[in-house]
This record gives sequence, structure tokens and C-alpha cells, in this order.
Amino acid sequence: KWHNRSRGRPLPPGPDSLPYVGNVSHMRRDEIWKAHRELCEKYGEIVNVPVLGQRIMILGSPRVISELLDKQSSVTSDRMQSALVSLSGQDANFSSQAYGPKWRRHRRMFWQHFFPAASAKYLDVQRDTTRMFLRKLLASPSRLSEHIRYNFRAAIVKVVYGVEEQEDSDQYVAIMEKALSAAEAFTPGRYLVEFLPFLRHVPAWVPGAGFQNDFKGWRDATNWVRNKMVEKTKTGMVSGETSRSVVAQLVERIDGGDAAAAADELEVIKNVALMEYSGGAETTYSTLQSFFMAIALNPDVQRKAQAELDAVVGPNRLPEHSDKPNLPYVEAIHKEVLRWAPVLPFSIPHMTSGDTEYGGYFIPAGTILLPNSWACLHDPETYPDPERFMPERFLRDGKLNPDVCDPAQFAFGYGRRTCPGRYFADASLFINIAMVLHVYDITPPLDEDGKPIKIEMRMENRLISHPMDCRCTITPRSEKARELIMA
Ligand code: HEM
Repeated sequence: KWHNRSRGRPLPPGPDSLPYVGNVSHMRRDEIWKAHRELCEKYGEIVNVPVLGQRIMILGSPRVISELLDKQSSVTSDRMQSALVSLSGQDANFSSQAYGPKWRRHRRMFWQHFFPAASAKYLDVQRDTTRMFLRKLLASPSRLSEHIRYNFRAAIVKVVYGVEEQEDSDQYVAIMEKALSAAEAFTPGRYLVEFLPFLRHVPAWVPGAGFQNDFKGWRDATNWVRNKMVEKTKTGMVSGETSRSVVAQLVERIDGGDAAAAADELEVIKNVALMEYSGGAETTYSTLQSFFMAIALNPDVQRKAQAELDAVVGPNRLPEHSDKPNLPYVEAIHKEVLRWAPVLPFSIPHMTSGDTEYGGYFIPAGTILLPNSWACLHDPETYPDPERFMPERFLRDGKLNPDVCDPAQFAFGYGRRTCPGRYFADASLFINIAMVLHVYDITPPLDEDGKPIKIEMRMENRLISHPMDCRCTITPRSEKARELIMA
């Protein structure tokens, strides 16, 4: 049977793997994207690394990624249905759903509210929450990460549910945050239950099964967000408070004639809203953390961006989204952050739903495909001196250079699964980067004696990766800047 399917084509090459466990130790290596790149340097652009009986292939070049995930997307857009999905409460999350009619229905609903023209309706909310973010930074700059979190959470919760962020409620913030952290469950190799599903039946009190408590926490928080937030929207619709939100518009369209169909539609709305929240908040949060880190490490970049902002925007107002065409250097910083510190270094893994092939190699149905987006974004052929944060690489004669490969091609994923929140994310990141640079100076953190602390850029080994350290010193550029922040 195997011979009929493979028609004699070999599997791609790969390292020798141990009996039963395969390459499990490889998957647990630090900065796994670098380890993947080393394997591709040794074995070629597609490498076979089975783990505990699951076939996994690393895709190590733009060519193999485009051939398999874009051109053959009808058979490479599935997702692995791992035990982690239901254990962590993510069955409702359509980024984990199998490729098929259910996923299509969710994605279509999402896209209706996030395609480019629809996303443009949210610019005001993004601008307002960014202004609030600037004020928060002034009050307590050392709480940078917390404020970035607030910023994106507040924007997305307002757009999706129409609800104002309840800053005063620690419990609310804690649950919203806990739901977001469910992505940690998918850190490659962190939970063996991913490959040994019988472990899901081991009770939490058995030594070594503490992971069950992690999963319960994520499940409970995710269910809370999924159900309670939609209830809040529905309550707010009575007074008109939440009526402009995505959820309100979707709920209004439900045809009440058929009770079962209406209940089913409401469940899909809850899922889509949850995904808008969880897909958006964590990714943009990490990208903006990396931005602060990049600027603290590169004073020249900051100086050039501020010179551009001073010339185009001037001292009497804050930048707007409409300034974007006139701020190529700021836009180049935005591109460079996506390239330098990709938040999903190997995207969200795809899975094949049918047999296929690449370069004479057989790729059977049920194979997990891990595109090494990080390696593509750090390829010295495309981006010389790739470890350096250098926005200039995207510019020619003071304008964005269309000949340089746009990092968005890799940072937002591939084929039919490409990130549908990309336009919302782009607008959000641009306005944050522009406003922050316009009013603040960002420099390295200081120790107790006021001396700069040496900081180093390292990303955490997680599916959604974050800089390990993004401490920095944030001070208003001038008295005028302080007035703009407070205005
Ligand atoms: C810097 C910001 C962001 C980055 C870098 C990013 C990146 C990605 C990537 C790499 C994927 C996987 C694509 C694939 O499987 O090939 C993805 C999927 C997804 N993203 Fe984003 N994203 C960002 C922001 C957002 C925002 C703001 C939203 C929501 C408003 C969002 C919603 C989603 C959803 C729903 C999926 C799942 C798509 C599917 O499986 O069909 N993302 N994103």
C-alpha cells in the first residue's frame, strides 16, 4: 500500500532518529528555529524529523514553503488535531480547526469584519487606545509590558465586543490574560501529551501529571472569555453601548426563525470573537515589545525616525494613520520589527490532508509541515547582515524599495491559512510605532547607580515567541511632547 502511494519516491532526508521517540530531543532544543536551520543546512530545504510516531517535516527555504504551502494549499492547509487542542480549551479556536467546511464557515465570518476596508473602520479605536497607552507610559514607564498588553487588549475588546477595558477589575484582567496564555500549551515539545494522547487520562494528582492543572486553568479562562464577553455585548446592545461592535453586528443578523440554527450561529459567533481576541492580542503585544527593544539598542534608528516625524508631523500634533505614506522610515521600522523578531518563528504548523510531493520526495497525508519563517527572515541573501536591526534595508532614495522582499510574506503565514488579522495588526502597529517615537526617547534600562544595563535580544522558545527582556528607559522627548501626551 505504501509503495502504491509513494510510487517509489523516498521520504525527504533527515537525521537518524531513535526508536519510538524519534527526534524528540531535537524538538526540545533552545531557539528551535536555529536548530531547524542547522538541519536544513545539513540535509536540504526539506527535512524529515519524525517525533514519537508523528511525521514532521521542516521547510527551510522560501521556495519549498511557497511550493508546498501556497501552490499546493488544497492539500497542505490542515492542522494537527492534537490532544493539546481540546485539553487547553482551544477546540473553539478556528486556527486549530481541521481544514474543511467548519473552518471555512468561521474564517468567512472573521474575514467579513477584517478585510482591508473593514479593518479601516477600527482606526479610531486604535488611535484612542494608543493615546491612552502614551499616557500610561508617562505615569509608570517601568510597567511597559503591562501597558502594551492593555493597549492591544483594550483595542481588540472594544472592536470585537464593544466593551471598554475594565482596568479596575484585577479579576477580569487576570482571566483575559490567562485565556491568552493558552498558546503556551503549543510550545513545541513542552507537553508530551501532544504525542502520547493517552496521558490526557492521567489524573492531576499523579506525580508528573501537574500539566493537567495547567490545562484546566486555560480551559476555564478560555470558556469564560468565550461565553461571558458575548453576554456583555448582548447586555450592552439594549442601551446601544456595544451596538457598533463586531459581535453586535453578527448577533443582529441571526435569524431567530429556526431556534436550533440560531443557537448554532451564536456558537460560531462566540468562537470567531474569541479568535479575534486571542489571535490579535498576543501577537501584536510581542511585536511591540520587540520594537521597544530594537529602539533601545539602536539610537541611530530612533534619531532618524524622529527627524522624519518632526519634519512631517511637526511638534503640535500626534501622528495619524493618514501620515503613513509620508513616513517611509517609520514604516521601514515596522517592517524591520516583523523581520527581526518574528512572533511566530515557524508560523502555525500546517498538516497535509492528502499525499503530495516536493522535489521528487514523497510527503504522505498527515505530515506536519513546519515552515521556518525565522530562517527566511534571517536569510543573508535576502536580508544582508540579518541580525542587525536596519530599517534602511527597505528604503531606496528615501522611499520604500519594492524590490526588497516584504517580511509580511513570511511573518503572517501562508496559503489558505494566512493571517486574516493582518490588516488590523498592520494599522495597529504602525500607529503605535509612530506615536511612541514622536513623543518618547527610548534608551537602555538603568541600574540603581543610573548606569545603562547591557541588554541582549533573545526570543523565548514558544509557539508565540516574546523577547525575554524588554526593559528600557522611556522619557518624553520634550515639554511639548509631554503636553501632546497629556492632551
Ligand atoms: C503582528 C501581528 C500578527 C502576526 C505576526 C500574525 C501572524 C500569524 C501567523 C503566522 C498565522 C499562521 C498562518 C498560517 O497558518 O500559515 C496567523 C494566523 C491567524 N491570525 Fe494572525 N498575526 C498577527 C495578528 C493578528 C491579529 C491582530 C488577528 C486578529 C484580529 C489575528 C488573527 C489570526 C487568526 C484568526 C489566525 C488563524 C487563521 C487560520 O487558521 O485560518 N492575527 N497569524
